[in-house]
Amino acid sequence: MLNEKRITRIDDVLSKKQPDLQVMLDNLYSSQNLSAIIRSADAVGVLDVYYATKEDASVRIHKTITQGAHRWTHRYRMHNDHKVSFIKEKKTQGFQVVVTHLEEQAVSFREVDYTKPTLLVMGNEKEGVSSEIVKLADEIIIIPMQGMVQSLNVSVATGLILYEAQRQRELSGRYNASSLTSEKKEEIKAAWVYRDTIARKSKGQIPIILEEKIIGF
Ligand SMILES: C[S@@+](CC[C@H](N)C(=O)[O-])C[C@H]1O[C@@H](n2cnc3c(N)ncnc32)[C@H](O)[C@@H]1O
Repeated sequence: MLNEKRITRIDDVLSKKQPDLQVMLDNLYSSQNLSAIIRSADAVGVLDVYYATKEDASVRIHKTITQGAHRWTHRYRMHNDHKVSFIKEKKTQGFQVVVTHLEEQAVSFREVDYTKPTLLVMGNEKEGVSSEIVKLADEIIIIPMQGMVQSLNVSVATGLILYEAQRQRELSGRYNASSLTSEKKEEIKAAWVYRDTIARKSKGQIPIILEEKIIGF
């Protein structure tokens, strides 16, 4: 069993989770970037991280990069054929789809209202975000760049945007009251306590892939 301090910590973390701030990584191929993004996501209270890879392949997690954050966020690997319907579904659920795309018409990332339910979409090093997803964007954003290089590493860019979202949400008091329903919170807590207990007994040797859910395969 976990001690009371650990359980209180899980309760606190769940109270601050922002289920309506979600991240999707399109065309992902770097396991290091996925791991770094998961760590930043956990830091601002993101619960759900979705990703699709070019070859529909699984991407490994680096525990040395996540420092355990992969255990306190939910990770979903999505088939490429499912991407467009996934985005449309999020829109139907009331999410604004905020897509990073390095184009002239893009607005600065600070101009978006992230207190609204938001799906933030990030791309990869070569292709960025797929054009079929850019077409579905409610907002196209860019982080202003003043140097010789045109773009940031995707995990750095994700961290900057998520911290703008965190700033806005903190100002509007979104971390003061739990956004998860009490049923959902209890459900996640039970799963996390169970998994944490097993992880401690097995000295963290739970296969990381089991912690990932699959969509559309
Ligand atoms: C290296 S960039 C992609 C460059 C790609 N050639 C393009 O034109 O989209 C990788 C990803 O990091 C994010 N990114 C990097 N720099 C960014 C910036 N200045 N503004 C917004 N997103 C950025 C975006 O998600 C982007 O798809």
